[in-house]
Amino acid sequence: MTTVIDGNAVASDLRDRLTGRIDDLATEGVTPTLATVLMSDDPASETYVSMKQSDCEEVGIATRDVEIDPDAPAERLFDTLDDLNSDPEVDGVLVQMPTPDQVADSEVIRRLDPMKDVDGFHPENVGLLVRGDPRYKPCTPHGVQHLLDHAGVETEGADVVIVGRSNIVGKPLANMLLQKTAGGNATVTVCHSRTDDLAAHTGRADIVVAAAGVPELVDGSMLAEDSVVIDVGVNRVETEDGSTLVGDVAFDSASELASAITPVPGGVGPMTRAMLLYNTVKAAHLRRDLAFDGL
Ligand SMILES: Nc1nc(=O)c2c([nH]1)NC[C@@H]1CN(c3ccc(C(=O)N[C@@H](CCC(=O)O)C(=O)O)cc3)C=[N+]21
Repeated sequence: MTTVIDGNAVASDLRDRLTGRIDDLATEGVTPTLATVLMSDDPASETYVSMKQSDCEEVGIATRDVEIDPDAPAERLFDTLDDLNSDPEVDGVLVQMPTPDQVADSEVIRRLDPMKDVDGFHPENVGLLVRGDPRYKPCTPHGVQHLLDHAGVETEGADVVIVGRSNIVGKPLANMLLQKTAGGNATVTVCHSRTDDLAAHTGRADIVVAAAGVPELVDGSMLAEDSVVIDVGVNRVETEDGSTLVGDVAFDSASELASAITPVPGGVGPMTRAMLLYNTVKAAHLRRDLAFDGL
């Protein structure tokens, strides 16, 4: 039997527990606040930002909604970040990626106050994570780790193959799964577009995480029986009547072999958004020297 891991349900459970922590903060007169910064007119980016805003509203996180003309000079965005950095009420800042060509992502990330970097992309936060002392775990890898834990999948000693080496998923997730902590202690292989024989790697993995951004790259023929398959892909693919969301895993063939698998949509995506809320609540604690031991 294949278990389909319900990311919406796990995310909803996480939001409920976060609401409790936010209520506790309210008794101290604190309302966690997230600023979203959108410098794009891409409809998908607009949709994602509005989903993040409504998630915040649901759990009681206040929001600032900043929109910048995508044709504006990079300085406009940097000035905005300086303002948000120095605003004592703002706990977290999310700059929706990708930013326009005239804005270098790496400069954006470094401009942000690391204490407000709820994406966990700032070099200081990346360094802390790699050192095994994470401040803000990046939202998607954190969501993957939480889903594995929730599904009762043991990572200790497991052979994990990650397909994809991005700074937002593959690289941080590999580091997290390596750590000498719960949810870690795995043997991690990171594959990518130049890997010689991808199927040879995925085919001997206990856990496969597909995060390459290639629709249906991983199918059943590339998997070992009873492996756990986590699909991080969110590829919008055009169809005859509009468009549809497709993962990096061919779900039907993969689910014939997998013991557990995440769907797209309804798998990792909702968890990514829930972890943004988690990091914002954590930021509200850390910035006030309040203890936050997780949920
Ligand atoms: N600074 C920054 N931080 C991000 O975390 C970030 C970003 N930029 N840029 C774009 C990517 C993409 N991303 C997603 C989050 C949730 C879903 C999600 O909730 N997906 C739903 C479906 C949504 C739909 O129907 O379109 C699901 O999979 O069930 C998808 C994609 C966050 N990103």
